[in-house]
Amino acid sequence: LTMSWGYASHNGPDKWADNFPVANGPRQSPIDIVPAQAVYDSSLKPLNIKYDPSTSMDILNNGHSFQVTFADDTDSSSLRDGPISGVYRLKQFHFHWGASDDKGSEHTVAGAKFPAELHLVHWNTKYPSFGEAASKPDGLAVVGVFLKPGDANPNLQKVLDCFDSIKAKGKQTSFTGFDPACLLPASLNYWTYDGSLTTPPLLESVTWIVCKETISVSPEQMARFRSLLFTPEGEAECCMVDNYRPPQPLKGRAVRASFQ
Ligand SMILES: NS(=O)(=O)c1ccc(C(=O)NCc2cccc(O)c2)cc1
Ligand SMILES: [Zn+2]
Repeated sequence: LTMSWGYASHNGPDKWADNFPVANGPRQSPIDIVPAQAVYDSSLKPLNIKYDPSTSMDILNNGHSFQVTFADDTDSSSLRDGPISGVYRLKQFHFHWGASDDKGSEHTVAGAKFPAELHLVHWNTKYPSFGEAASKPDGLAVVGVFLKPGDANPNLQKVLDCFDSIKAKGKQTSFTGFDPACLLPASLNYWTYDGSLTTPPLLESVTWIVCKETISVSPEQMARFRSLLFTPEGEAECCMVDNYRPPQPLKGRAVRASFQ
């Protein structure tokens, strides 16, 4: 059986290059974003995000994170403008988080870590499918949002409320009528750079769009994230925490800012 990648010492980020040599490639993600070194680019457009709640379908524990999956057979939930050209359709969103509030995000900001990070994953409709787009340098666009400890987030709570049905790896339940735009911060100022998937297969196909503004999460809500399991029913329970890849070398890439 080929090794299944994970986040433990025996199969975690330091071991991924064994089976996925692109792990040491020129445009890997995440990175440490250093605001003072980001270049303001006045040609960057505002993000144009239009999501249709009727496209949300289900929520799944895939053993690495949990994800909410969207119907992507039409453009009704899509991303335009910003640093990208054309139309990118929303496929899914998921999170990465830590065992404690001092870690959990994938991107960092001048070395600062957040307790969690949201990823909204979109694929370029110039390609026939997500799978096709995922192998192209302009195939994917992921919007990242940092979660900052504070007041409970009522929009996030709708997602956390169904965790009892997806506690173990492989569990899935329907999740309809959810508008992920409610998880976005008020300001859509962003940093952008060319990167990769942050989990195997680590494909270098992602235009990263990381929001400067955070959304809030309460300590009780963070505890709910940490109640999920990496393991399937019937196996010794292993809490789903620290499912983040640390920052990777910038290797000369420019990070642009949509704001001054
Ligand atoms: N953390 S991330 O947003 O960079 C991320 C987003 C999506 C995926 C993903 O979809 N992985 C499965 C996959 C990858 C390539 C082709 C496929 O058909 C499926 C992985 C990481
Ligand atoms: Zn992610």
